[in-house]
Amino acid sequence: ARILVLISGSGSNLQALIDSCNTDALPNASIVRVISDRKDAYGLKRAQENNIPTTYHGVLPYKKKYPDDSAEKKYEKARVAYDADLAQLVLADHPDIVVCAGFMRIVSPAFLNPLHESLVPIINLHPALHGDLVGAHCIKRAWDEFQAGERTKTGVMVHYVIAEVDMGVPIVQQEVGIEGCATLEELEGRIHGVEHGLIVEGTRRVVEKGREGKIQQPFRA
Ligand SMILES: N[C@@H]1O[C@H](COP(=O)(O)O)[C@@H](O)[C@H]1O
Repeated sequence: ARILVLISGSGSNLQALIDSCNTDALPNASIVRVISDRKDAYGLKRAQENNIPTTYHGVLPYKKKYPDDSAEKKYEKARVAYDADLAQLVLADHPDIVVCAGFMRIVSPAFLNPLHESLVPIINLHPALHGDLVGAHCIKRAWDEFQAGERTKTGVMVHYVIAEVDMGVPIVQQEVGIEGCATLEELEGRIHGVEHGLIVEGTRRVVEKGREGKIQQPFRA
């Protein structure tokens, strides 16, 4: 299977995928490209060290494209144009699956529709359970609620990506207890440990579904 990975940061989950390719955890699979929206993403170095082609697809040139529009219009036009080009970049590699591994952009239908129409599944890793904590800073928010005595556990999920942030169908999830963590850093370490296993398992399940010709829309809960 041809895997394309989108990243924004250090890439420890990308590394888990790199290390699992062609093992029993992820048989007959290779990463065909890593694309980052950040030039300084350490994940790009990890890919280059493993001879995986990389692409930096930055948003700045798009923001400069619409000088006469209001800030709001400029933002929306730049986002749609960025996403439409990202979709073409991705499809040019004919991936069997697209994996968002710490890709911190909220993608729009301009990106999702071309992939959905081509039946290329796109999945995302999220450090919370489905429908629990949505959006950014979920580990910190779970930690704050734990300290306020409002929760004892959180989790990790791999889910299909749709326009509604973190709401696509979960592929695999795992609960993570918070008790016993003395600091936020300890909880982050526990979550990242679970993530590295789940990103590989989630990718394997969808690749297998693809091999059985079972990829179909809608990718919605
Ligand atoms: N969306 C979140 O961003 C982090 C990326 O970590 P890394 O894979 O870049 O190390 C992960 O915790 C992921 O859940």
